[in-house]
Amino acid sequence: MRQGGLAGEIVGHARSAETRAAALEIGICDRVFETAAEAVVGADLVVLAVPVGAMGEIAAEIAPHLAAGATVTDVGSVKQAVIAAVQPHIPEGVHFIPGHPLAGTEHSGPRSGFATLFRNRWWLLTPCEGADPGAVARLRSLLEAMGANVDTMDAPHHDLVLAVTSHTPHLIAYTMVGVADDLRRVTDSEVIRYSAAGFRDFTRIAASDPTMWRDVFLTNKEATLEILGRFTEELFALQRAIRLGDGDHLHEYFTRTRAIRRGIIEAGQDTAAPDFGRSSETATGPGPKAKG
Ligand SMILES: NC(=O)c1ccc[n+]([C@@H]2O[C@H](COP(=O)([O-])OP(=O)(O)OC[C@H]3O[C@@H](n4cnc5c(N)ncnc54)[C@H](O)[C@@H]3O)[C@@H](O)[C@H]2O)c1
Ligand SMILES: O=C(O)C(=O)C[C@]1(C(=O)O)C=C[C@@H](O)C=C1
Repeated sequence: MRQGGLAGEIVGHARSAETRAAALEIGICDRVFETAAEAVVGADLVVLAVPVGAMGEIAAEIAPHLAAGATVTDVGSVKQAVIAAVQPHIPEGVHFIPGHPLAGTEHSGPRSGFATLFRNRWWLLTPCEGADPGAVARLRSLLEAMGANVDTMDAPHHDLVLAVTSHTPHLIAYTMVGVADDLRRVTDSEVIRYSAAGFRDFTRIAASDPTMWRDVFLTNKEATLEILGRFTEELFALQRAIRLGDGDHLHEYFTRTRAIRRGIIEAGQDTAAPDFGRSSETATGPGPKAKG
């Protein structure tokens, strides 16, 4: 937003003085406040960027201070739980449009952000029934001006899709790295030092913020358990094939998964942005002047 000159003024809040100072020092905020309540005064757009489990608390704190006509959005990785926690606090005349950028790294804090983070990445919006189309279009324009591809879908669908594409894979990475670490202790071998590229990618993912991911699994419980159940069944089938020496089963399975990857590349979709096969409305209207 800063680089594109998309906001008149960007105002921030963080709990620690160190984080607030960093935001000012690197120039992503014009002003910072000790409380979220002070930070939202007079803002056209408020962006909630805390762990999913903290969204309700922040919404309750800022609610009495929101300007009439303001838009509140969030960047939480889970949508149904955020809506349930935030929506009840949103005053009449303020627009709440939940969102989720499918972009990030294993790093946290203001110094981990970079201007191209959202370029050519999906940013999913899950507007609630009755959401103001003008407010949705304004937010969409802003996100597109930041380089994101915007799509809309309902929150339950979002949570199921993300359980497949992001949440369960993170849990698998956490588990695999944990297993390797246990093994290292047991055998005193060099599992980590000699790890191959695939495993190194797992260790990057497994270095992600523990609070953020604790909240993701606690709040997207049903979808994650559903996908984990299916995953476990497939894993048992492969485990059985290995035990029985059933090479045909293994070969067929790996052929199928390779075709999926090749199909993605041929369709030109080898970006971090999965195509959910959903159409979306056209962007209209000017982007809002943002604070938040
Ligand atoms: N990191 C990613 O890859 C990524 C990608 C997309 C969406 N998200 C979502 O974005 C949100 C923020 O994640 P991030 O990666 O920017 O994390 P971050 O750690 O960089 O920022 C989160 C901030 O929230 C603060 N915070 C934590 N608990 C709080 C509380 N109870 N009250 C007030 N402030 C609190 C932290 O101190 C920190 O300053 C999360 O909901 C996450 O699910 C993250
Ligand atoms: O590359 C990474 O570090 C990420 O995992 C980013 C990633 C994901 O793609 O799963 C993680 C969580 C989010 O909600 C969105 C993006």
